Amino acid sequence: MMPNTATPRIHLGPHPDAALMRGIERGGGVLAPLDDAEAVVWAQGPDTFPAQLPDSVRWVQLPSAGVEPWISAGIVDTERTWTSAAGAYAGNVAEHGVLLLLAGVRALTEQVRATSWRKAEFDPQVGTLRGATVAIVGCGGIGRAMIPLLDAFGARVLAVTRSGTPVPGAVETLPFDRTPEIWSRADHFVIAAPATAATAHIVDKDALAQMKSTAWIVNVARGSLIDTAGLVDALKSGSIGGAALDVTDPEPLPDGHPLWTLPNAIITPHVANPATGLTRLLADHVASNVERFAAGAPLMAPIDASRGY
Ligand SMILES: NC(=O)c1ccc[n+]([C@@H]2O[C@H](COP(=O)([O-])OP(=O)(O)OC[C@H]3O[C@@H](n4cnc5c(N)ncnc54)[C@H](O)[C@@H]3O)[C@@H](O)[C@H]2O)c1
Repeated sequence: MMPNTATPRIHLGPHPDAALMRGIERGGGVLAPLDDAEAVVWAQGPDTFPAQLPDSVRWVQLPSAGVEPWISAGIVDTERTWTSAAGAYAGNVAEHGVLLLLAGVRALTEQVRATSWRKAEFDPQVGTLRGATVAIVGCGGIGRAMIPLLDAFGARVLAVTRSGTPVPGAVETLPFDRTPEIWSRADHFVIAAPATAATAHIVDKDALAQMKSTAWIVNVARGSLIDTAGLVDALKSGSIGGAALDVTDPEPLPDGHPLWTLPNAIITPHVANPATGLTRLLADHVASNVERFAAGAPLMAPIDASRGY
């Protein structure tokens, strides 16, 4: 990236936010109106985004890690650099992902709902992560943050990334086109890849059919990565152990949907990265990127609309 002014002029929209203002200042930037801005930090979804940006805007920072609505709305152009918040919320989401996996593997859901002492029934259902192989599909910021947590429980990580470049701490890293190999190899699965054309229904009926009958699937990415109808069938038949989903398709998951009542399904309503504290995490990401922008250095989490994230 070309060197920019030492004190970049940043438009923060659509509303002022104290944490983000401090993040911009920490990165060495100053707040500016849109028509005088070199960069935009946007803190809301695409619906309220300005229809036109002035030519002076050379970089836009979006607030979410998943940017598929921005790409499908045609907002991400090739005139300027766009960055997402990929990685910014990784610690939070990783913590939630491990919680969901443990809750599934240790058969927590039914036990905490029980209103009588059903030890003989529950005891044989309790599994362990110790010695298990957990495949992380899309082992980026979230997946990498999960590796030391899973390691602490004695689990091994089999990573899948787009390129297959080895992920530190994973026993093996496979490129995207070798994903089919993992379904029969791993004991459990964490889905943490972006929602793109390449990842839509990456967990389909075929994948589900190859999984072990004790396998749990955790989805902390986006609902579109799993074929929901196929998953419901697999959960009903017991061909897999269960699914713990922070994201669903459709989302919000409608009242009365089978996933709400299946005993081997756990649903959390997209809270892996809760609103509380979100702007503080985004502000750290913004501060680093403003500093990099001022120095003309490569920005973190650049979006490539052609690859879909
Ligand atoms: N549940 C939540 O609250 C929440 C919060 C943050 C992010 N997310 C979702 O999680 C996704 C990942 O977030 P992140 O911060 O880890 O992003 P990231 O960009 O750091 O990581 C994405 C990873 O996916 C891999 N990948 C890309 N295409 C792939 C493919 N076709 N097959 C396999 N792997 C592929 C990349 O190589 C990378 O390792 C986001 O896109 C977002 O949709 C959800």
